[in-house]
Amino acid sequence: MPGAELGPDRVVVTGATGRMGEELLAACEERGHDVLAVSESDDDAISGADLADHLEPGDVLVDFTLPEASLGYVETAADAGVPVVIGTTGYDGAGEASIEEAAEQVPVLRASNFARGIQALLGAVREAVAALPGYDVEVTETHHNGKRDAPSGTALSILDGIDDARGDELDRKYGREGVDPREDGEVGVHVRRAGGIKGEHEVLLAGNEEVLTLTHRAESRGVFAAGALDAAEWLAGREAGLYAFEDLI
Ligand SMILES: NC(=O)C1=CN([C@@H]2O[C@H](COP(=O)(O)OP(=O)(O)OC[C@H]3O[C@@H](n4cnc5c(N)ncnc54)[C@H](O)[C@@H]3O)[C@@H](O)[C@H]2O)C=CC1
Ligand SMILES: O=C(O)C1=N[C@H](C(=O)O)C[C@H](O)C1
Repeated sequence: MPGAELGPDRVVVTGATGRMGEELLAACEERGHDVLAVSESDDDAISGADLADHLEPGDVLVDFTLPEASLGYVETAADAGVPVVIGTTGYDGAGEASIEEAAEQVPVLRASNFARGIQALLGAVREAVAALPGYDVEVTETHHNGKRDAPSGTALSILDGIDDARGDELDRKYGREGVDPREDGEVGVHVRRAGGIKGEHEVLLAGNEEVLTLTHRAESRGVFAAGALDAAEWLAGREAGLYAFEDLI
């Protein structure tokens, strides 16, 4: 756990009754962190409306909610001088701008995916794309049937990395139907929602009579919670600014 000795006095968990909120609470208990749970659906937690009255120096807020809730929590934390770890995905442009504004006040660390394996995948994809110019690229993400946003934040991070490695922007083609052959400059983006799948991401590169497939599969949400808490422990005490998960791994 990088920075554990400098870690927060308390972890503020928003969306505490959510899939990730519950994982974060369990991980905080395992690591011995004091916790403040924030939820609108748990009488044992505080409501977001009361958050400003409860934040204290030494807190770090960890947010895995939904954009419409997240931005309020982030603003409240920033106004209170509390660092923020953001795992929530699915923001629009205005939401992205709000996060950047908060990072002018406090340290903000944001990642679409806190699994360390995804950070390795992102690096491998960049290397593969650079090594295989002209190969067709397809990105597929698969998640549980309750996921609202599509494509996943992780898939968007992968796509941004592909563009960066190529030095140009591919046209993101979300599925195909009817007479619809592949055109130059496209990257296929495919989204699947089924069962309780925790998160799978596949990048396929095809050309020159060969296919390279790079895949990551999260087998538990605990992997995301562990990475987010590593980030919270690392972020405590840092200067204001916008940080990324790769800054600490
Ligand atoms: N960065 C990462 O490593 C990961 C990111 N995520 C992202 O985290 C977010 C949450 O995912 P899940 O925990 O599966 O969702 P969830 O639906 O299980 O939990 C969302 C939580 O937010 C709360 N919430 C939603 N709208 C609210 C509102 N308007 N006001 C107050 N609270 C509100 C809900 O009560 C719930 O506790 C999603 O954006 C997902 O993509 C999920 C897993 C890993
Ligand atoms: O909603 C989820 O579950 C996940 N969302 C994140 C994303 O949108 O990339 C990360 C992870 O894949 C799980």
